[in-house]
Amino acid sequence: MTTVQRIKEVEDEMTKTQKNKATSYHLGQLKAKLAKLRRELIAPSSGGGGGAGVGFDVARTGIASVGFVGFPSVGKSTLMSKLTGTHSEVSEIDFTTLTTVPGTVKVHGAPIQILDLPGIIEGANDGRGRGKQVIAVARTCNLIFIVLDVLKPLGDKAIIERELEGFGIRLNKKPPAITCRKKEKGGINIVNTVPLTNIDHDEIKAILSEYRINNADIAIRQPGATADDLVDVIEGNRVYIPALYVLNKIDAISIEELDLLYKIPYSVPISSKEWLNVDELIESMWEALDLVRVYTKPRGLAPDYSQPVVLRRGKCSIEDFCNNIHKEIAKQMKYAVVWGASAKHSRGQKVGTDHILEDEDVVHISKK
Ligand SMILES: Nc1nc2c(ncn2[C@@H]2O[C@H](COP(=O)(O)OP(=O)(O)OP(=O)(O)O)[C@@H](O)[C@H]2O)c(=O)[nH]1
Ligand SMILES: [K+]
Ligand SMILES: [Mg+2]
Repeated sequence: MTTVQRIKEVEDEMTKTQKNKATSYHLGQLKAKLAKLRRELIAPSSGGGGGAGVGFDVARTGIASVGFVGFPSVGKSTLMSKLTGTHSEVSEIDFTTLTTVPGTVKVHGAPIQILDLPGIIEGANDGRGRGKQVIAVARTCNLIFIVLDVLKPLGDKAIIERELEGFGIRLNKKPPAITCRKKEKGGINIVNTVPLTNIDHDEIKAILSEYRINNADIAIRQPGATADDLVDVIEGNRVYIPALYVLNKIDAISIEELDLLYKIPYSVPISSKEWLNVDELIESMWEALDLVRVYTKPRGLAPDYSQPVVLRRGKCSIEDFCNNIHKEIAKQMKYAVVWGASAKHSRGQKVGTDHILEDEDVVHISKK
């Protein structure tokens, strides 16, 4: 039996099994089994390869990258070409784009790399079409645009989500607040600081046993934690990426239909062909990327607002700021003065290299 057939078998078994106290253990086992089978599918050893193929992995430029994922002919290349000014072939024929096509768009002074990708189809991560390579590129992006054609069934959204999830990508989600600390002995010890509403001890034990973990401290701080969350923590190779649903081709629908589309979370309805509502999409993209712009202020001069140093959230200390300008600056720095949201007071705060900056802060570096 192939891995895909075994996955199907486990999934069928899960659908047949009603969730209740008596079946918890069995369901836990099935969920862990499923995750292990999916891992086989992602791993390069399964044939077909899990990494990005030749021509799919492009040089990364800019401060962050946005990957376009969607079914064929939803308008990915139309959007990317117009957004970046880079040519990417457009046609009404499916699978026009055959490889990654990179372009750049500047938003609020920050160069953002846009990756137009080939269309994917259902079953992509089982190796159908170029889906695996496409999703492998998406896994490395800072933001994913899931592009949908509003004239096609909305069920396509769930299909794309499933394909990405099957590849270990978690969309618009934080890593679960669960820890699993393995020990030499002492058995399984479960501590929860929140009530366990979606998982019980039987399910936890079944999952751990499936992974041959016999001694461990499990701490659950995640409200509503599920068996899948625990499996994700144990598997460990998950990536948590923000996503926006780009609902394209709204030029072809009525206002009433458009109102319904606005109810979908994380979505932005646009028309790439007629260039409708693209400003909102760019603003949503900027917010989702969560970048930090920092302006430099030379001694005695006004801050330079024309060229911000753009940093990523989580990597935006004074040290990161210095390294972004020049390797040596952090070493030469005596202290820095910061104005803006991260500063304690408006007249400027004297700080050291580990101070964390906020978007639109102004910084002066005083050298030794
Ligand atoms: N009505 C309408 N048609 C659009 C829009 N955007 C793209 N199209 C049309 O949709 C078709 C497919 O566009 P592409 O940009 O090639 O789509 P794609 O998603 O890149 O397709 P693949 O590369 O084959 O996956 C073309 O005929 C476009 O002119 C839009 O906003 N409105
Ligand atoms: K096309
Ligand atoms: Mg295309």
